[in-house]
Amino acid sequence: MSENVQSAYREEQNKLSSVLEEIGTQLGRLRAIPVYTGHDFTEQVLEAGREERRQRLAKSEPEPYFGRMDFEEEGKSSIAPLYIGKTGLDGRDPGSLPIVIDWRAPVASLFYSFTGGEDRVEYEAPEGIIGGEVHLKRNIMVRKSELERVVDTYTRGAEEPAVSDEFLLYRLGENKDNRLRDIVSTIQAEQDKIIRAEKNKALIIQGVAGSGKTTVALHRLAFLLYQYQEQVSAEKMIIFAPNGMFLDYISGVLPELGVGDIQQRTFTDWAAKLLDVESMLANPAETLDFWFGEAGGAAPGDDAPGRFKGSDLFRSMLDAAASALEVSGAPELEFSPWDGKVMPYETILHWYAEEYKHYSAGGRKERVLARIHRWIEMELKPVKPESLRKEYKKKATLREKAYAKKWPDFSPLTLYKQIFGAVKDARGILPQNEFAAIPASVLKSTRKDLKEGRIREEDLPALLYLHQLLNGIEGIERFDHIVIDEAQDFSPLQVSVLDRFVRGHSFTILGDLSQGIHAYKGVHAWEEMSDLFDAEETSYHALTRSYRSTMEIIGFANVILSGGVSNAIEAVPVFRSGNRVRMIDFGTDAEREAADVQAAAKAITALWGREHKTVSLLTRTQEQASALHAALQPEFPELNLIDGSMTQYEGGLSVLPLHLSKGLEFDAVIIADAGRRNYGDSEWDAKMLYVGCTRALHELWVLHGGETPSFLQNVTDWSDAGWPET
Ligand SMILES: Nc1ncnc2c1ncn2[C@@H]1O[C@H](COP(=O)(O)OP(=O)(O)OP(=O)(O)O)[C@@H](O)[C@H]1O
Repeated sequence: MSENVQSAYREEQNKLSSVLEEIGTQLGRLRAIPVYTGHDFTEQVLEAGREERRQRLAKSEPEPYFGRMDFEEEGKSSIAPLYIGKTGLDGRDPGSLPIVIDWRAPVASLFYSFTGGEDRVEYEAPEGIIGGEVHLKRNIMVRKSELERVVDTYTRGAEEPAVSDEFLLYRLGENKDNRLRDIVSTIQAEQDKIIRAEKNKALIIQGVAGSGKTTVALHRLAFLLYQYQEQVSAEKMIIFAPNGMFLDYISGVLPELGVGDIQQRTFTDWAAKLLDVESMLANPAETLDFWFGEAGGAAPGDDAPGRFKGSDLFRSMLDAAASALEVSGAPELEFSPWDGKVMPYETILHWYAEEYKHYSAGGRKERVLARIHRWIEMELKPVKPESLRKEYKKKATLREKAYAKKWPDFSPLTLYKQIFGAVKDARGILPQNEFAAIPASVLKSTRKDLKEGRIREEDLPALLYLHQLLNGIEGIERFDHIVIDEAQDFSPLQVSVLDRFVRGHSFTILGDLSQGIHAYKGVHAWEEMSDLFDAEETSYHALTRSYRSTMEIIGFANVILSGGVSNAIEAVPVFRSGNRVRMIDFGTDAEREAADVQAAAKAITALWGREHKTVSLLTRTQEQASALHAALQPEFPELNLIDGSMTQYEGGLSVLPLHLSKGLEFDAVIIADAGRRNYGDSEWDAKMLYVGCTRALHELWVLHGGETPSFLQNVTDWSDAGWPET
């Protein structure tokens, strides 16, 4: 250890002792106050505040901060050492400077955005832009209240260059368990920009595999809650993610950041519940089996049901259908509650089309019928004698009911069924010519589904859209912010539906087009989404650096992209080197099925149980995963089989179809068979293998029976062929 390093270490040791002492004192004081359990409201609020501080202090004790930045603010003569932690620690006296600054505070942005140099720097504070000079940037690792590492990444005037990535590489080199983690100590400048971006915009983030999209989105939520605490609340934020297992995998990050109560759902769950159609929903696995069940199937086109039903063209058809229904809403009838008393059609139409025109069609119907009801009651009042009034009332009740039935029900499902011809448009009001462009196959399969009382995931956005058009969303609480993860699998219609449910277009939409393996329903270009917003309502960010995998793995994955996917953005790896990728041909003989299992077993033996905590075997289909699981389990009883219905991710050793691995990561990945029986040369096949390969942090082994698709034939810069020598 050099003298400088030693003295820095000593200095930080002393600082840590004093901070820990302060935490101990503050905690001791708070714990000495008896917990209030009475009914006085003010006392209850005070107690809640104390409890929150107790928890915060206890949480920060093992790791009170992770960084220090010495900043000389313009106009001030002193240099302030600012300590930055996951939570702030206030000084004991009111008005004193914070001892530790929350990572989300404006000044902490300097810690992330500063990458060296003697130039003036600035950050945006509520009181305006604040400028100054950085004198020191230091990473400090404290674990279990012990100082473990001190690394200076910048010292003003120092001759030696900074070692800016050392800390990051140290973190990236660690093995992963079954949970995504927070990255507060190593957030990179380009990620910080996204985290701190303004709230009322639809942020669209294209990030290569492993660029930290999911992680960044979760940190952004924590930031928004801190920065806009008066305007947003956690319960009114929602994360949409692809499946329950993925939600489980990411569920640890927010509590680590001190954030709770944010809703985490799949779009399907959320929409089906809102529409109350859960019981009609077909098992989503049917769709997955259809697209992924057949190995090497053809890539989907724009007439795939999901693509079509999420398109702008379909949206215009829905608009036309809803507006035809709305226009013809009031039945062309006068209403007569009893003989001799009439409410003319023209009056009813005037109410419906003019007076209530600002309400949705469903809302107007409700109001018109309520008004008619009130009118009947008024007209009944002067009727004498009593027996005649009773007779009129009875008649009026029956006629009122019959009249209400003449109105359309404005149910999105009924209209949807009419569009697809699954029920008759009895009044003949729908513009049938508008629907001529529905692809024949979509028309046929959807009509059959609807006739049999079944809807699919891909129908939900359209049904929700119709619901909004016909009934509005008054009374449904709007979100303060929506995160859409794996957004390349969302359709434009889904996003425009969600836009009505959020205040100020406040979205974080993140994804990677190169991982668009659900291309049968997702977008093919981000413009499909950004075009939904006015230019000033949206902003686009690209993340190209990949933090997950070693250079060798990223190099290998980039070959797949450049050979197999047009216009793909290649990932830039961080400088973390590991083993070369292994390409292992297990032959194409008649015993191939057996060889496949043997090869997988050999690869697992080589990788599992060593330093790796998570190892996964990725297959093309669910069926293959089940078959391999059955064959391998006697030898590896700890092997987990993962399927789409799971809501928990266990980690460890697993076998799963490649499409379910999306969003997850593993220390080591074994592609079970990348041979031609599973993958052709199509872009879709390349994307699938790209997703699979980029799940690996440290080791990637690609098994294949015989020849591979063409985009895997040029990988020798990054891989070795055959089994490693033992
Ligand atoms: N700044 C960082 N410091 C440390 N680790 C990071 C950083 N950014 C990302 N990572 C790590 O990189 C990995 C990938 O992150 P994440 O899963 O959020 O990426 P992603 O872009 O959503 O990936 P994908 O699209 O491939 O699923 C995680 O292990 C995460 O902890």
